[in-house]
Amino acid sequence: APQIRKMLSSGVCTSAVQLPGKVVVVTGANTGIGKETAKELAQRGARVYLACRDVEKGELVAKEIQTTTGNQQVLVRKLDLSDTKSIRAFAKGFLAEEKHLHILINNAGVMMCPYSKTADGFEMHIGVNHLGHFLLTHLLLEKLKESAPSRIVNVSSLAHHLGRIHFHNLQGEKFYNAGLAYCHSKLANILFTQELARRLKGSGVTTYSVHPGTVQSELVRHSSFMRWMWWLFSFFIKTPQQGAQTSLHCALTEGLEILSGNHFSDCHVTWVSAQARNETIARRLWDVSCDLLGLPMD
Ligand SMILES: NC(=O)C1=CN([C@@H]2O[C@H](COP(=O)(O)OP(=O)(O)OC[C@H]3O[C@@H](n4cnc5c(N)ncnc54)[C@H](OP(=O)(O)O)[C@@H]3O)[C@@H](O)[C@H]2O)C=CC1
Ligand SMILES: CC1=C(/C=C/C(C)=C/C=C/C(C)=C/C=O)C(C)(C)CCC1
Repeated sequence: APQIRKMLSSGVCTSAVQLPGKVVVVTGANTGIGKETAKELAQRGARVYLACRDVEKGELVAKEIQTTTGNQQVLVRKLDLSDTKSIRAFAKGFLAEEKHLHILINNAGVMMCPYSKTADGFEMHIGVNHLGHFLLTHLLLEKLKESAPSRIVNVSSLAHHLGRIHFHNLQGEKFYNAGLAYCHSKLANILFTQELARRLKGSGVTTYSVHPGTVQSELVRHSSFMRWMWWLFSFFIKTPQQGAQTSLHCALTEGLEILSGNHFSDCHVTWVSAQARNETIARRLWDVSCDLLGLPMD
């Protein structure tokens, strides 16, 4: 089993880049892939903000990272991506206390939750996974530009292959399937990354989307079938530390700027679905997202 797991979990971030003086935000950093990503960035000397909806869980993890890495600059701030007020409050606080932002890792995510809505009435998957991160990125973009060279990593999924952007049913009100809702939101992550890359050309800010692999984590919490699958095959799927490698590769590896907008898996550029390469859909999703969030369509 360890050999098979090793085979299935290829892709290791080999960058030796150190991060003293650099500032990083990781969303959903209190567990799973986000926690391991934050730990490695702290190990390399960055000041790391754990942006978590549960501050108590975040504080426990911050202590653990401080102890294991010896880096005391690991800070927890409240961020609930299912509430635009919380996102705005996080951004306001961050912009007031930090002069720079060098790396933003949009990692948090929900999968297969029963039909529910965010505080602002968005369907939960599209609301948290796409719109929440879309708003957060917009609010932090000037800071990222001022701190260039800087990077944005959007954690998407192989599951985007099953995704479609149904503009007439973006909030799942006409029909809803929890599995597909997740896939749609992960497709939105890739479309956002590509459109963002086009708009940021020449700014010194680059962006990448990532499939972390199939990873042992709490993501399957809403589906007993998925929990059972993950348990049954637990010897073969990636550990969270292995799952963090592609996010780390995109955040750290030197010379990656030329690949801005690309999708990565196992630390390599990988192909995406035809939908995910459609510039018209990407532009329309951008405009619709701005409209829903009350952002100017620039
Ligand atoms: N695990 C896998 O096999 C795969 C994972 N991914 C992606 O990787 C990313 C990380 O997932 P993973 O580590 O596996 O899953 P986990 O469930 O272990 O971690 C998800 C994180 O997101 C946070 N989160 C959920 N909802 C919100 C919210 N409303 N506001 C703020 N934070 C929130 C969770 O916080 P809390 O603990 O409070 O719930 C948690 O910290 C996700 O984007 C996922 O889609 C992609 C492909 C495969
Ligand atoms: C079929 C199969 C597997 C593959 C599961 C996959 C490919 C899951 C993908 C999940 C994603 C992409 C989730 C989040 O985004 C396992 C569990 C390895 C074990 C062997 C049987």
